[in-house]
Amino acid sequence: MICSLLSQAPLSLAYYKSFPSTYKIKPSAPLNRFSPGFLSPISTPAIRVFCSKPDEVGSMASSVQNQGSISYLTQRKAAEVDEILMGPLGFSVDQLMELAGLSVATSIAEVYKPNEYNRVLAICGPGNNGGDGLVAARHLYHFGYKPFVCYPKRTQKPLYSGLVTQLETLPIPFLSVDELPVDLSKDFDILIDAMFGFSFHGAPRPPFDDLIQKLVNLHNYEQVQQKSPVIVSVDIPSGWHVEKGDGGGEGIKPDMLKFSGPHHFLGGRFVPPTIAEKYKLCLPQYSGTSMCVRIGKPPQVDISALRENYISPEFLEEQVEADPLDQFHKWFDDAVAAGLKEPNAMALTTTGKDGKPSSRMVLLKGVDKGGFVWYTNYESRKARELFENPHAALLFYWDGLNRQVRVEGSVQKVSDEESEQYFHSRPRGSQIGAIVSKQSAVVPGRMYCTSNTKN
Ligand SMILES: NC(=O)C1=CN([C@@H]2O[C@H](COP(=O)(O)OP(=O)(O)OC[C@H]3O[C@@H](n4cnc5c(N)ncnc54)[C@H](OP(=O)(O)O)[C@@H]3O)[C@@H](O)[C@H]2O)[C@@H](O)CC1
Ligand SMILES: Cc1cc2nc3c(=O)[nH]c(=O)nc-3n(C[C@H](O)[C@H](O)[C@H](O)COP(=O)(O)O)c2cc1C
Ligand SMILES: Cc1ncc(COP(=O)(O)O)c(C=O)c1O
Ligand SMILES: [K+]
Repeated sequence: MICSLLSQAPLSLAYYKSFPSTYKIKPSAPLNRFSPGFLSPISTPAIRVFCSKPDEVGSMASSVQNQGSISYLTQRKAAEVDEILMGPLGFSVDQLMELAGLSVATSIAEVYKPNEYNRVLAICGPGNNGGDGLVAARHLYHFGYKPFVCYPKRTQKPLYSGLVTQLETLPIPFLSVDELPVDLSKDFDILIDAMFGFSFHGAPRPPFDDLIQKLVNLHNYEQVQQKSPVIVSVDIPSGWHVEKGDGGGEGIKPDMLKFSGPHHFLGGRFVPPTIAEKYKLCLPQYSGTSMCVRIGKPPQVDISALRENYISPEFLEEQVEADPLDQFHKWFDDAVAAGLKEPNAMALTTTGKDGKPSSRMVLLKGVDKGGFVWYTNYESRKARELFENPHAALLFYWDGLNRQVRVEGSVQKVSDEESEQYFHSRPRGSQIGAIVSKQSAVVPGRMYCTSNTKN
């Protein structure tokens, strides 16, 4: 259920009614230009990443360069990078493994939600790739998944026995190879292939030969089954030649970390500039606080199949504040406490005299009994429409909380003093931007700017 608060004069709560109707909006203007007020949409060119050699596989330290193509590190160079990181650059293997395992877990959580893909089997090999799998299993447990671990060749080093102890105390069950079902598709939703990374060589030895075969076989089961588990390969698909890839085409076909497939993530947001320079790594832009970044083709999605299962605590009419503004404050505080990004972002819809509505995002800068306050340019399109028709609707949507607030009402300008005060509270760059950019106007090019407007 989405909880929905509709504030009008008087403010009231709105309930959903469900009836069979669909609408289609035909954009009346071509959707081919950036909206002028969007937060620096093109200040830094996005790195376009695509794979120039789809049959090849790079290590986790693969780099992005040559205007958008991926370049690869050889097996020797990847190992060399490890040695430098863990030698003169002072990193410990524990540290790098923790970062790698956390990146794997967060990438999985980004794509496969725990309410749909809950049962995870991490198949871990004897080396550091296996260690990445052990760390990922621990994080996934805390993210709400139910992980199992198959770790048939345990390495007797304190790092690994520590990781095993951490998992056992959660508790995460360890399964022997014999305990695994022949067909993994029924018991697991996600299979983490953390058997081998860049130090793999030759043909896989037992018991990993059979384990790899179990993952390969999944594609045969897939034909008779509707849903089969997804395979997430850490660093490289185990069994693939580290530099030549899946030569015979008979290896594991992972769903994540697969060049031709939909989900390929690159970690490495810790690589110091000295390494990046030495190996000519042109690292991608990581966003926010993410340790890894999606690269390659964006996933193809069936829009009609996108669906969330909204699970919210019960919300009864008697729990609703008598004054919708009080309810708004409560929910706003919840949105802030939940750590949502820009909880004050709201869609503002205006309609000019032509009766055609237009919406855009603005930031709420204050709210009290007098109304909801935002700031904008008095010469913008929305300002013109509000001049023609001083009525507007606001919409807040707090993803994660499954709540929206709808506000409808009449609009007035705040006082000049209040406007001035807000303007002077803004960072210098925003002030300059507001002065030189003519909001809502098409900019003929990057070389042009005007100086006749002011927010
Ligand atoms: N770069 C980074 O930033 C970071 C890298 N990290 C991770 O480390 C990974 C590299 O780790 P790694 O060097 O320990 O090697 P890995 O591939 O796990 O396996 C070696 C083991 O497999 C065995 N083995 C080999 N071939 C075999 C075969 N045919 N059949 C059977 N066994 C075989 C081999 O045994 P051996 O042949 O030596 O007897 C040895 O025991 C890397 O891919 C990444 O995931 C992160 O943890 C930290 C940050
Ligand atoms: C998250 C977000 C917040 C925004 N906040 C504001 C704002 O507070 N004031 C504003 O004038 N524009 C803001 N913008 C830009 C507007 O969405 C819009 O592009 C711009 O105001 C021009 O709109 P108009 O041509 O319909 O008048 C924001 C954009 C985004 C994506
Ligand atoms: C055009 C414009 N004006 C105003 C704002 C509000 O920004 P600030 O919080 O810097 O005042 C934004 C934010 O995105 C904006 O894009
Ligand atoms: K692997």
